[in-house]
This record gives sequence, structure tokens and C-alpha cells, in this order.
Amino acid sequence: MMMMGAGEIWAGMGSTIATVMFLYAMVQQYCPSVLRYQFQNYSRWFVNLFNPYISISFYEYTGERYQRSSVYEEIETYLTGNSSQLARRLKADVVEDGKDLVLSMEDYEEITESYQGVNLWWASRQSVTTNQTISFYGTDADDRRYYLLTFHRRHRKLVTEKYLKHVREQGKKMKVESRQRKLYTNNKNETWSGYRKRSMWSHVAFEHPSRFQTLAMNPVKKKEIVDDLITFSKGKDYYAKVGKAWKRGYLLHGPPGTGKSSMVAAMANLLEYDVYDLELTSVRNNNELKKLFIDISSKSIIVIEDIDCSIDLTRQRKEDKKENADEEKNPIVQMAKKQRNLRRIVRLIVFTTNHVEKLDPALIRRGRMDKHIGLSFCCFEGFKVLANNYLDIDSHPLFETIQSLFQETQMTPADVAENLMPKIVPWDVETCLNNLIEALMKVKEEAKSKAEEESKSVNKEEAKVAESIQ
Ligand SMILES: Nc1ncnc2c1ncn2[C@@H]1O[C@H](COP(=O)(O)OP(=O)(O)OP(=O)(O)O)[C@@H](O)[C@H]1O
Ligand SMILES: [Mg+2]
Repeated sequence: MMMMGAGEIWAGMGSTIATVMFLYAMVQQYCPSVLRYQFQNYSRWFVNLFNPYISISFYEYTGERYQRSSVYEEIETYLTGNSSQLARRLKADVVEDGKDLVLSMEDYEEITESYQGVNLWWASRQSVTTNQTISFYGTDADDRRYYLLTFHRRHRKLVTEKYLKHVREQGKKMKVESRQRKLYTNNKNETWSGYRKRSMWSHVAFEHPSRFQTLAMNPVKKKEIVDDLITFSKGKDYYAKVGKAWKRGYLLHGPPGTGKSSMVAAMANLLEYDVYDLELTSVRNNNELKKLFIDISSKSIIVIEDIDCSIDLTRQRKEDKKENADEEKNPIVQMAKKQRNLRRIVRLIVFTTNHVEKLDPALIRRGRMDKHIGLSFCCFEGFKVLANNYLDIDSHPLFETIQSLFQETQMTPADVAENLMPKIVPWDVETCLNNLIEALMKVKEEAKSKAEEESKSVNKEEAKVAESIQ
């Protein structure tokens, strides 16, 4: 057979196009509108017959109350993660409070993805409804942003049953991971406007570096706490099974500088929760307290620091004969009495105190506070964690001296950390360890002379008493 020349092909195609154009013009001009409509419908059907691709659109705003669609957000997060590598045109946004730029697909940009060997196309679009579009989770109103997923119809089952589930799950996961966590503090009631959460709580980005790995404390105790927290965080079903309310209350007690606040931060970092630091003295009554808690998400830790100060006040007030009804309403008094109420609203609550002995026993009774965690002076095990953090060492010949000094001396982890930290550049491990040894010896000497003085004064007292008797 003779090969057709390129010129002939073009000539043939040219005439075909001309014929189609002519027919189309005729239809436009002479057909009544009803017939024209029929014709358009048939032509659409005809095109669809040979178009093997299906598209699904996911709108940003759903019909109901213009809420941002969670599916859209999940897809956005999923594509943000993947599109940074695949798409050529990206737009950059700064997330709230974040310093990092988040790259996502520019409008009308398209990317191709491969899932289980199947190619799929994602496009970011705005308004306009297209043919053969199945509109999920949204209406067809104009001026909407949406993602369009296109795939071959033979993969319909795979996409609707597996791939979309995969995208949503991954998107959800990535969202949790990239979420900028926040540290909230409550404002005084005067600044609240209406019931808006924003003015009740102010927030900053939560970026505390403390982790359980960097906490100096008894390793057995540490593991127990980590396990407890993980069981709690995963435990909705578990707690239901054992018949316990899915709530947890911790009391962290110990002298200043033993790592109570650091542990709260480590807890938040472990669970990836927000932290709500509740300043009780700014809360006037129980009603305010309830309002503060209404909008708190379940992935939060509520912290009430230095609860002993509050309880001190309670006692003072009780002793005060002029105590009036207003003071009875004081949240601190209520707090002590209605701890149970608070725990009904809050899922994970942590109290800290320097003086556990001063607390009202009713407040700290087990069952009301699930776990009491005593943080104490630094032990040798704790020191090893700090040495690893600050100096990057696991062992050293000077460790032996340090170990024996820790058996005789009490120093808080905060002070140990401070003494270990290099003070000059360049620094060396030995100097840092010697600085700590020096500090420990000093503390030991001070404690010794203090004890001697005390025994001297006791002797003097005894002598005085003996003299007076004579
Ligand atoms: N157990 C610890 N492990 C590691 N670092 C610690 C520990 N305890 C204290 N530190 C260090 O000391 C600093 C102060 O500790 P932190 O604020 O956690 O103490 P605290 O017990 O909350 O004290 P306070 O009772 O005064 O509130 C921390 O920033 C941390 O660097
Ligand atoms: Mg603290």
C-alpha cells in the first residue's frame, strides 16, 4: 500500500474540520433552540462515550453554613506534602504563628500521582462545573475553589474505595504532625467580649524543647509515667472497657527547679497536645471557670501551677472571721471543694506544687488525682541524662567522684544543669564536670557548716535551760 504524504493527510483533515464547522454553523443558525439543546446533549453523550475518564470534585466550602470542608482540608494537606515535590507552580503561605512557609498547589496547577501502579491526576481549580463531574460534599455554586481528581473509569472502584480513604487518612495524619501547637493563658474577665474564646484565652506558639528523653529523673518512674500517658491518649476504648471515665489528673510535686514545668512540657510534646495554663487568681467564679473550658479541645493539657498558693489562700479565708459570701464564691475555694466538677469537664489536668504537705488532703486524695508524681533532687541517673544532653557524653572517669558526691549532697536538676553548662568557648568536658564537682563540694560544705551551727545553737539553748534550772 502506498504511504500517504503529510500534505495529503492535512488536506483530508482540513476538509473534515471544514465539514464539521459547516454543520455546526447550520445547526446554530437554523435549528430551533429545543432541537439545539437536544443536539448539545447528544454531542455531550457522544463525547462521554469515548471519554474514559471520570472526575470528582471536592469543594472548599460545603453548602451548610459555609463551613470549610474537612475533606477539602485533608486533601489540601495531603497534596501540600506531595505537591511540593511534584507541582511546578506552588503558592507559599505563612501558617498562623508559624515561621515556616507552607507550599501548596497554585490554582489551575495539576499534578500526576501514582497509586498502586495507577495514574491519577489532581488539579486545583476555581468555580465552573465541568461535564462528567460527580460533585461530592458540596454544591455547584460559582466562585468556589475545589480540587478535581481525574482517573480512568476502570479504576473507579480502587479510587472510591481505597485511594480516597488513603488520601484522607494521610491528610489527617500529616495535619496532626504539622499542627502548630499552642500555649494558652487565660485573660482577666474584663477583657472578655461576649463568649468568644479568643478573648478568654490568649495564645502563643508552644515550642518548649523539653522531652521525656531529656528529663533527669528516676528512669523507672519516667517509664511508668510515659506508659501511663500513652495508655491514656490511646485509651478511649480501653477506659470504657475497664469502666473508667476517660480522664486523668496528675499532681506534680517537688522543690523549685526539679522539673515540674519541664515535665508538663514533655507531656504536651509526647502527646502533641496544646497546653492551657490556667491562672486561677484571674477567675472570679465557677461560672467563669466553666466558660473557659467550653471550647477547649480534647487534645489539650490543662495546667494549674502552684496550687499550694491557692490552697493557702483558702485556709486564710476560712480562718478569717469576717469572711463574707463573696469570698465563699472565690474560685479558689470552689476549686478546692469542687475539684470533681472540674475533672468532669477537663480530660487531662496537671497540678503542680512546691509544698505537697500544705495541700488540703481532700484535694489530693487518690481517685481525685490519679497520679502523684514526686520530683526530687538530682540523682546520679538523672545526672547522666543531663551529661548526655549538655555535654554529649555517656561516661567519663570523673563520673565516679560525681556519683559519690550525689549520695552525700542534694542539688536540684536545674542547678546541676546550670553548673554543667559550658561557660566559655571553646569548652571541654573535663572543665564542665570539674565545675559541677566544685559546686557539689560547696553545697556539701555549706550543708555541713549549717548542721554544725544548728547543733551549736541547740547546745546553747540546752545550756541556757540548764542554767535557769540551777
Ligand atoms: N528533671 C529535670 N531534667 C532536666 N532539666 C531540668 C530538670 N529539672 C529542671 N531542669 C532544668 O531547670 C529549668 C527549670 O526547671 P522547671 O521550670 O521545670 O522547674 P520547676 O520544678 O517547674 O520549678 P518551679 O517550682 O520553680 O516552678 C528547666 O528549664 C530545665 O532546664
Ligand atoms: Mg515550674
